[in-house]
Amino acid sequence: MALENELLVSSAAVFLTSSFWKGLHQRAAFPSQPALNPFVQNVRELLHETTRVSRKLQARLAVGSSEPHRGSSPLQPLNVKQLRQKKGIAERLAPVSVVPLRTLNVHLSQSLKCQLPGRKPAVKARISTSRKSHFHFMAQFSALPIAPIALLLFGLVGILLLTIPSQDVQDAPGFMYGIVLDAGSSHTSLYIYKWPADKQNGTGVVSQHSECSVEGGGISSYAGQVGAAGRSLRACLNRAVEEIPKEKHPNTPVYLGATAGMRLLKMSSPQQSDQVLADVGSEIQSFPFSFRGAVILSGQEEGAYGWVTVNYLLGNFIKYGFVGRWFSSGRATVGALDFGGASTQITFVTQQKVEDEENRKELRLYGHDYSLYTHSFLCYGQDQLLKKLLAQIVKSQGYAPEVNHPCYPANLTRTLKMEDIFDSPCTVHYKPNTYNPQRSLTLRGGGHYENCLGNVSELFSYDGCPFSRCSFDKVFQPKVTGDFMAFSAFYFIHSSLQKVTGVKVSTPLQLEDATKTVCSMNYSQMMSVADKPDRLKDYCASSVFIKALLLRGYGFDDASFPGISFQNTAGDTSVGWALGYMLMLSNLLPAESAGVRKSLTVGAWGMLLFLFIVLLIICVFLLLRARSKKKKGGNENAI
Ligand SMILES: O=c1ccn([C@@H]2O[C@H](COP(=O)(O)OP(=O)(O)O)[C@@H](O)[C@H]2O)c(=O)[nH]1
Repeated sequence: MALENELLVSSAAVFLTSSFWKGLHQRAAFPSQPALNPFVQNVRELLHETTRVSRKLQARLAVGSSEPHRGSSPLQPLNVKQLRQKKGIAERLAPVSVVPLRTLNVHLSQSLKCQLPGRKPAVKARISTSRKSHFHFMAQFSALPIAPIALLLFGLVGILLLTIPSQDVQDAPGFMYGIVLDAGSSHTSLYIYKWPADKQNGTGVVSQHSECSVEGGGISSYAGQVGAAGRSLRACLNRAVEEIPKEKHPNTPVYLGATAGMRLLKMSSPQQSDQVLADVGSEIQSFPFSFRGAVILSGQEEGAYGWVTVNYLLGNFIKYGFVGRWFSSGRATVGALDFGGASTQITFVTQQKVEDEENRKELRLYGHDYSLYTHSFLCYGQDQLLKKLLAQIVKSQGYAPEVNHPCYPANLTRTLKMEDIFDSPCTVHYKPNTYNPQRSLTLRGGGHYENCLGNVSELFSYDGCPFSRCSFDKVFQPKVTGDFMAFSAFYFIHSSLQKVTGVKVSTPLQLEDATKTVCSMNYSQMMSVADKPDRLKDYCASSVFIKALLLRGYGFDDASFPGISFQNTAGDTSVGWALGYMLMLSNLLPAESAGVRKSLTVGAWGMLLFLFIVLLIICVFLLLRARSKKKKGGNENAI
């Protein structure tokens, strides 16, 4: 034991001398330094002491010692490395080699304490006069097994976190599905949407899986034919059954929303409207999905849901942050312009006061409030506008049996019945007091832009605005702001116009030029370039409609018109109210900011718990070992 202590002192001294003496000596060796810092002085003396003892020991070891060493083998000359390898010494020196100099000194002083009992008090006394408290603290600190304690704490915190009560999240792989039947005035479309089952709250996550166009007209066209409207949907619903995995059927919501066609039917015949809704409802309920109702949307809802769709698809509500959470995107929203068959909607965020309550819609999405202006003009959808235009022209020509239609291409002749024009609630103001609905009417195309524009302008009233500003027909509208997306018939008309005329339409002037061009084309000229022959006759009128509506009606100008994007889809998803409707009704768009909740599978959770327990056991073992060593060291020192 004595030899071991000697070796320890020797090794520590050699180590200290080689590693640290230089550094300390640099401070102590300046002869000009008048009075050495007492701490440096003490350590210097301590080092001198240990170096002296070390040299003595080294000398003894080098020549061999008469003192027997445990196994009685004579001592051989040893270098520092060999000394460190000696049992016990390596362990004692290991912490010395990694701890800071001051801590090392404490180790050294402890070593000296046992080796040089006669000198120790003097050394210790000198140390204690200078940095007693510091040394005392450092000695205690260096004696703590920091690593095992840190690991122990880490393990405990880990186990604590893993055992905190948490909500178990069902592992639901694959997709969830939702169905919306967009029952428009002219036709019905069935949309299947899908989204990853575990990501319900994210923007851009819901996408269109497929679309099925229902054969025949809109559901309102089946008024009075019991069961017919429901039957018309059957083929598309059957397709949905095939496309959606069977196990998902019971959890797949189906919504049917009817728009302006049914609004008009409800106005003219509430009973027939209810009958049609009941028919489609019972048909959908015969399918294995979760039926959520068949309703008529208000114009305000149609406008707002269209706006939600547009901005959802453009990712304008929130964006996914790198830390795995959704954040407010901070982007401006885009207005929505919907030109349907029986109504047209304009919706945009405005900072201006919405003077008519009817036009105000407040939405709270992801913790952000949106103040919307929205208006739906019933009877200003493309099909109803065309009827109104015919009624206006027929009326203006005294309901004569032969009528010149300035918006039809020259050379075109068309025959129809009076009821085809005057059967709609939208043309009731143009109807003659007494008329024969079956009477035939012959229309001859004039291809005259100015006359066409004149008749179309008659359909919009700009008189008697009761607000600070109006669009038309006494409807309040703030100034349009920001960019817009124009879809449905806006898109169809804009793309046909560009195709037929070859004019790129992105300014008001280009729109006017293209409209003039299309209105001056005859039928055979149009046929050579158009892809939808049945719609050719209305190209001029429809182009004049969108010009009148966008420029004069809504007030788009040279600055704001280029901000309109005419599109029918965004990505692979159709733009319309349907997606926004499903998002809002299925709570896929939360009102409050949605952080993504991460969940652990049971397997991963168990594995983590196991690892933390193992860590804990290792820590306890290390602590116990360190403690027993300390005890052992204390006993040895006492020898
Ligand atoms: O290739 C097409 C398909 C449709 N439409 C027209 O787009 C409008 C869409 O009307 P929908 O019935 O969908 O709208 P709603 O009346 O429900 O607002 C109707 O005027 C259609 O005639 C069109 O111009 N080109």
